[in-house]
Amino acid sequence: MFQLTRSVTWQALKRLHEQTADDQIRSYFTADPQRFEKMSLRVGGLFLDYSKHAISGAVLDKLIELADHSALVQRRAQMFSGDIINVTEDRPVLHTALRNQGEGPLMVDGQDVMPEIQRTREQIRAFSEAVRSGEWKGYSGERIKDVVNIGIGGSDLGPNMASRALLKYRHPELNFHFVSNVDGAHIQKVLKRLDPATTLFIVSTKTFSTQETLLNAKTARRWFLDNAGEDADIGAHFIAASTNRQAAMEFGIREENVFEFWAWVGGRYSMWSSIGLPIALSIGFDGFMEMLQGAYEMDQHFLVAPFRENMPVLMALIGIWYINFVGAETQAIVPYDQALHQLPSFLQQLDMESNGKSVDIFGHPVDYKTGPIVWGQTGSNGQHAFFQLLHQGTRYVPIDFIASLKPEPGVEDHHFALLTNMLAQANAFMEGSQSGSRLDPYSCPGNRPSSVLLLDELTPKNLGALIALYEHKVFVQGVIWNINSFDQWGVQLGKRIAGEISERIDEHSQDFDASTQGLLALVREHFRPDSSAPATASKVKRKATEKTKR
Ligand SMILES: O=P(O)(O)OC[C@H]1O[C@](O)(CO)[C@@H](O)[C@@H]1O
Repeated sequence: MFQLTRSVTWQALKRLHEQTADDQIRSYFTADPQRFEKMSLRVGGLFLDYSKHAISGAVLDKLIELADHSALVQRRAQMFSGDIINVTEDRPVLHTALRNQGEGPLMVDGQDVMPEIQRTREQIRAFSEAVRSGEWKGYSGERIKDVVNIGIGGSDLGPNMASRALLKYRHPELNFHFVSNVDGAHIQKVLKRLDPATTLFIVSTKTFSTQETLLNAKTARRWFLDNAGEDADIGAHFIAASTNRQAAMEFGIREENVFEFWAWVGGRYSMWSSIGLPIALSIGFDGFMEMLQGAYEMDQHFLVAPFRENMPVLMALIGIWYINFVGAETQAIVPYDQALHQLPSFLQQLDMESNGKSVDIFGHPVDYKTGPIVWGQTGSNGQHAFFQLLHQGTRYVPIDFIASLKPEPGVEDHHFALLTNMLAQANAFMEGSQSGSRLDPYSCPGNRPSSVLLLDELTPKNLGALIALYEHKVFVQGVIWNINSFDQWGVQLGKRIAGEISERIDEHSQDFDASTQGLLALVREHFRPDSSAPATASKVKRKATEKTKR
């Protein structure tokens, strides 16, 4: 059986790490004045500089060889053609079909899926235009002013991140809100500011069974009925994006207002589907299609570019070098763009839920590290928070800097400062401070790696390309590690146990560990035994007093 870590290429990479561990990144530039030109590339409106990495020419050659010897060509073709590559869930993985602009058919289970995709796109177009034009009316005849997306994980992070990133394209008379947390404070805070007569709720949930989303949706419906309309009016104010049409209709959503998508769209890959409705409502259907077009162009690049000139493949290989050979545990994402402030959270789910796996596709434990801890926040804020540790701490953290070049009118000076700060940081991480000895507390060692990813402008199209780039990066890493990037059994476990615990709130169950039972007993004191409804304030207070007395 093939064992990745025993392969000749893997072993050669290990040796190369030993040989180059003391190299200074800056010395690679001295040795090769063309390094920047050689280690940078453009795809559409995206430019990647990956020259400031601890990667010599020989290391890059071997990393490319690692990709060549992997199943990447085959698995990439399988993904795009709808083969079942999500083996544990027995599904194809076809988010690329959602942005497909090609003419040909795409067969899944002997059926061309493109006509249904086109139909749903058309439904999104008609609906978004009706809401944006004011033709869609609430129960009292007024137009919609506020849109609340209720969803969590992939049913929140993608549309949330993209709507915020593209805020400058937003319809001037529509406001967007995203409710995800099961903490009632989240929805209460949003509802407090809204008028039910002019609010539209999108219940975004692939399964229509996620506890957080259902609870928030029920609270929203109760609020709507308490403050405004009747049952018959729900249809004008609640729509759904879901694969579970039946459950959505049982909730009270009109059949024609259930925006379909399919089991072969993974939650964290779903912003291209009807889960992207808030984006279409915000920036318009044409803008939504531009985003799909950008992603499609990145798909085409990923499909045809040789590995050495393939942006997602290169980013994946760079990550593999740090994770598997240098020993980095984390990957920082630092957008120097306030509009991209949700990008680190989005990429966190995309990467960690996809590649947070420790068995291969055959269920055998792997003997190498897989997905990194992905984290980050916007620059320049991060400079005044965690950059100190990155400069002088004991951890080794590769960084992706991301920015868009085109300044916003009226704040050009801010944009110039933003970009120069980013370039200064990338330079400082590599160069360090030259003065002083290694023991000098003032000196920064440098030799810390980073990529710089520049968007010509933060447009829907470039955002689409950026997200597709990271999706494919994660995919390539998953293929090389031979793991299934498309299931999430750990998350399912948490969902199941949450259900079990809440069902047994009134039982003195011995089924849980002693710590969970002890904590559950404390929780139980605040809830009526016959339901999960909270105890009255006085009862809670009395219990608390009794407890203090004991
Ligand atoms: O869209 P649903 O079915 O409500 O699930 C929400 C999220 O939960 C997960 O299953 C786990 O976080 C995600 O993959 C998904 O995006």
